[in-house]
Amino acid sequence: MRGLCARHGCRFIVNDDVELAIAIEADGVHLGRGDGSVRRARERLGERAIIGVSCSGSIERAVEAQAEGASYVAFGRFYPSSTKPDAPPAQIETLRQVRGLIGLPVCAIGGITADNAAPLIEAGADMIAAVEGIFGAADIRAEAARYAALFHRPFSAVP
Ligand SMILES: Cc1ncc(COP(=O)(O)OP(=O)(O)O)c(N)n1
Ligand SMILES: Cc1nc(C(=O)O)sc1CCOP(=O)(O)O
Repeated sequence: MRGLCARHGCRFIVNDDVELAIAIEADGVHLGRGDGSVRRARERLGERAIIGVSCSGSIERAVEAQAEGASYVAFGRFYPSSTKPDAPPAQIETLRQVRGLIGLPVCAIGGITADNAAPLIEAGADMIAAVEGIFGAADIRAEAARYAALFHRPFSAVP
């Protein structure tokens, strides 16, 4: 996977596992609540690594994650998700509020399709994470391009 991503100019982020990310020289790691300390991950991975942090609907968690060395924060779920049906709901207004409080890129996740993503981007999401909306499509490449076209400004999660 790492080689495939590198050949196509994609960042490769490992979910949950800092030591695995180090072992395979991934570009970074994504951490949820039970996945260990963000500060410790930054210490282990170094200053250039991308560290994403799930914040559910908590602005406080995002502020804390930024202080501990996160590269981006993620909020969700914004719409019902068949991939993660038990994910607690987050509010679109939270995206607006967090913009004034932190300087990190913000990712939105949960039930997001190319047809319902626009209000989230308008509210301040810099990135959209999607599973079903892309991999459930008949033409995955075309669907990914529809998401990409929703963004009219460049962004980077690289510190
Ligand atoms: C943006 C984003 N969100 C969540 C994940 C990982 O999903 P999961 O491990 O199920 O969720 P959390 O434990 O992080 O809440 C991801 N890779 N990217
Ligand atoms: C992995 C994950 N985390 C979520 C959260 O709300 O934190 S929702 C989710 C599933 C995302 O898949 P889909 O795009 O199919 O809904």
